[in-house]
Amino acid sequence: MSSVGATVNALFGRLSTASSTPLVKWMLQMLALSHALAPAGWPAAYKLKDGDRFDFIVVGAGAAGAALAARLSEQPRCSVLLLEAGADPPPASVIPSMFGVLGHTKYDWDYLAALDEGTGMSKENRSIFMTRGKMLGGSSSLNYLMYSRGDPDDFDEWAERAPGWDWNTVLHYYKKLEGMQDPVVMRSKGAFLHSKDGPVKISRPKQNRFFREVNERLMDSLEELGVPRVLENNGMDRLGVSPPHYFFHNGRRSSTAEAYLVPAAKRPNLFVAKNAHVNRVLIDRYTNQAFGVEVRLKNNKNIFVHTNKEVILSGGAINTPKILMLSGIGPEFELDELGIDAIVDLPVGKNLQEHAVVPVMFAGQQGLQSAVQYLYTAAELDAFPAPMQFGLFNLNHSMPGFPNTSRPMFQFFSTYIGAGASLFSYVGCRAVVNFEDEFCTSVATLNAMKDINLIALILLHPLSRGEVKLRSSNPADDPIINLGFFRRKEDLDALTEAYKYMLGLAKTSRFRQEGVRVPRLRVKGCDNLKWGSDRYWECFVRSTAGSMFHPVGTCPMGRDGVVDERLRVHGVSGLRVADASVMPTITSGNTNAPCIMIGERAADLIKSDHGLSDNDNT
Ligand SMILES: Cc1cc2nc3c(=O)[nH]c(=O)nc-3n(C[C@H](O)[C@H](O)[C@H](O)COP(=O)(O)OP(=O)(O)OC[C@H]3O[C@@H](n4cnc5c(N)ncnc54)[C@H](O)[C@@H]3O)c2cc1C
Repeated sequence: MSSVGATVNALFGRLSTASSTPLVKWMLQMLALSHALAPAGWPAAYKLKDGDRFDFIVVGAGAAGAALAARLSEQPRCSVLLLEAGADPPPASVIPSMFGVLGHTKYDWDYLAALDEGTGMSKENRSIFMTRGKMLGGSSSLNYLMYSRGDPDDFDEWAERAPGWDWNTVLHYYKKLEGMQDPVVMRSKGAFLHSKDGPVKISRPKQNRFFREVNERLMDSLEELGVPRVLENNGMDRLGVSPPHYFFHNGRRSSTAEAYLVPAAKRPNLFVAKNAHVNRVLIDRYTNQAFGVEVRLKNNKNIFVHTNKEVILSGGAINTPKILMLSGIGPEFELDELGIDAIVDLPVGKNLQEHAVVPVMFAGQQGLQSAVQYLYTAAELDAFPAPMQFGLFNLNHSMPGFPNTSRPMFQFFSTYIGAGASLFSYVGCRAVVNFEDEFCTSVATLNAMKDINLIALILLHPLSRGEVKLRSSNPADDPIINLGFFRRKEDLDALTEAYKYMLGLAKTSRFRQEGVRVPRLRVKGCDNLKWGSDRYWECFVRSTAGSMFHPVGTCPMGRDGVVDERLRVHGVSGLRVADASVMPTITSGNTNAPCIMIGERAADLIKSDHGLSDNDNT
């Protein structure tokens, strides 16, 4: 960080601990803004030349890739090239409250994902926005900031297919990455699960009185429903509800660009090339050895860059399989059809997993007094700009078809939108989650006079699988993505069951006292069914299910997968994958922290394999 940034940071930290008088609060807002606008100290752009040669080439400076490249470059004996298709994050990425504005801009790959017939009827063109960050930090620079590491059982399940990814091993990396700034957590009995010293700063900022009251009211109601309060969802007792922890601190987003690349910016052996789009990996057809990459520069010129040791793909769960397939690694018959010579026949792009999310809505009090929320929201530049609760729960451990484990089966985010916010709810409904006009109009009409309690309900462990395929052999074409929601009926049954459970909130005492009810919305494909019947809610779930922006698993670890447990692509030497695509199964929560953890562990595996480790325990 620049010295201006560092000074502002120190001042900000001191003020944050001061009492929250209106003047101090106002000063904090102004500092947040100036802080975000101050020179960030992003690494300078390296001017890439045809024929350049490096020890390691990392493709994609995202959640995993930025962490990986920075850690590799700690070893001064090796040169590391980090290739990123985007450039520096804008101030709107740095300011926490502006997380929602970067979708559909040049900072987003702006993909669309398809759904099968019979699902997604309330989505415009039955498709789903698949936002992906395109800048230093990747999706960690535009995501919704929620910090969630997953359940220990998730990783023990990974380890059955990929030894060395069990909970005890990955916990080491979670602690290595984590800079937990919440003193309550660090004083709790679960403090041993955390670290305050890692580069990724995590906090749970104090909320204003209005947000606190909303939180308390909703958490009381959830408790009455049977979802207990817990201290945090990354601690010892994870099942329950709590205010979330966030990837920000002192008014700045803690993306991996901020946490890893800024501190490494001046290293002479780290070269960061921006606006550098990797088309394919160069592989020797006789030896199956990866020896470099083809890169398209901003001026549309293609050049070749070479490696002495390895290429590591960290382009994320959509773009990494695309690059592999363009390089001749993927399902042979699909590559044949596109005229690409297959080098290795692997199930690249299959096994796509995503968290399906459905909106559970309650219409609350009438009255414009809640307009006060917007005054507060406008002032929360340096924080999450809405009241928010984060929850994990199970209905029972043995839902038909699902493995019997104690890990959470469902997640939810619960928030509150005050009456009179029709414009905001309509625009969000259309532009962020791609609902069609009729559905959004019914939400906006409701919101004109009524408060809305909105619960985003998520199925954590789908059995269904989607896929990523090439549209053509042209690297400039978007891939074809199908999320495959509800291909397995068990997923639909489980999410519908959870939906009906959540509707029970309307019967809790606080909701009843305030006359909260379940509203009728215009839901395409379901209006012919009896409103409120089981068949209606099942249809509602099929029609409204969207994406949490958590695609994973398209190049999974495992013998029958795409990479081995050291992340090496089967059948090719000098080529690894390190990002969301290597997850064999999706984790119990948001996926940013697991991706950073993958980047951290990948760095140790690679250092160890090349004799570059200081302490080798990999
Ligand atoms: C809108 C949104 C909200 C989200 N909210 C949350 C949240 O609240 N909490 C949470 O934990 N997770 C959240 N996530 C998910 C989380 O951010 C991702 O799972 C995670 O960041 C993925 O990490 P990755 O390293 O696999 O890929 P990414 O972080 O997406 O990084 C991939 C990088 O590779 C670059 N790249 C891709 N292709 C090429 C190419 N051909 N050449 C060069 N560079 C390339 C990209 O530009 C990008 O920088 C959200 C995601 C989105 C999009």
